[in-house]
Amino acid sequence: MAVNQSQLGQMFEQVLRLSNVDATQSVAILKSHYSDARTVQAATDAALRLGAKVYSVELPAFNHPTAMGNDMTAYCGDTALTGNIAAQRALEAADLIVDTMMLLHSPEQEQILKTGTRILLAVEPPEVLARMLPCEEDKSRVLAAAAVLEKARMMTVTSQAGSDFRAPLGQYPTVTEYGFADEPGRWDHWPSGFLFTWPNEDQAEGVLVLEVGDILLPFKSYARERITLEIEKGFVTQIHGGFEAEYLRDYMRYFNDPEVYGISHIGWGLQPRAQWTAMGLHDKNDGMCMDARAFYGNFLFSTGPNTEVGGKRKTPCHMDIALRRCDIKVDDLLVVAEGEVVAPEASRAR
Ligand SMILES: O=c1ccc(O)c[nH]1
Ligand SMILES: [Fe+2]
Repeated sequence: MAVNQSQLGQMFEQVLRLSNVDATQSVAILKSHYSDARTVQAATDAALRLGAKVYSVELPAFNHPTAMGNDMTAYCGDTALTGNIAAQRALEAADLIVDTMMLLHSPEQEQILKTGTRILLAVEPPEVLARMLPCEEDKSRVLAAAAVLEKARMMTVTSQAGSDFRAPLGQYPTVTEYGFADEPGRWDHWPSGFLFTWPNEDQAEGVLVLEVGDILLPFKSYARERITLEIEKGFVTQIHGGFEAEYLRDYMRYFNDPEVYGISHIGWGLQPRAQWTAMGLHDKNDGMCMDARAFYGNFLFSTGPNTEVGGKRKTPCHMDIALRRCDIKVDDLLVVAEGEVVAPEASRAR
């Protein structure tokens, strides 16, 4: 199926309105040659219809010679903006940036946000954007869960498959993603609908078992056999299993950087319109597969960089791994039971 340009424009108008775009605002459309032209046009037209002053910043694409695949989340840190001070100043001048080229996990993104500029990332295919069009209810559900997570001192994750993981919390903030950038200095991602934080440095411990069907990004693969990760002092120390484990080990070893094994953001999915099955219906180059990150009741954990919250790991290798059917506890509150969101009540989809 395909979204027509008029529908896409109307959706952007709704999301930019939720992002507080109006005639008092300036909106920068950040793009590169690989941006989706339909998205760039729809964002531009919608911002103009809302009365904003609109401009584009086009950056020549950046490729790191060791990066593999086309998923922009695979290789983090350096981007087309790195070192381009003039372009960064032009972007910092905006009230809102619609990012259609991907600054995520870059130090420059944090520098821009610190000036009060808002950033909305939109790089998924228009049809995925349409299926997960953000609404106020997404925000209220995610914020209800964040109210619990930001006070927590411990996250524990267990599962029938054998996961038994503990992450002391408190050193790092809670991050929410609900699909629109409505507060000064806020970054958000359309589509999304989940929340996360980071374990205290060097303190995550235990075992995470990827069961058949769990998702590995940026591989965009469903695990077809179990992979067992042993975690000690915040780092993955062993990766056990068959072919899938060997593939993961080989991929991470390729970066020749011990920091790739650090545990990065950890949290859970709250988007009922995201589907575990969706990745199987898309080509690997269609987008970054936000369905996998956001599907309702997942446990999403990641490895690698944590610079975006002032952490010391600026490693380029970033794995996002989504597990089904876990029990997730935040301090003593069970928030997800075998992959079903159970608390807080206000975070549950109607
Ligand atoms: O929305 C996102 C996308 C990727 C990621 O690593 C975090 N959040
Ligand atoms: Fe991630």
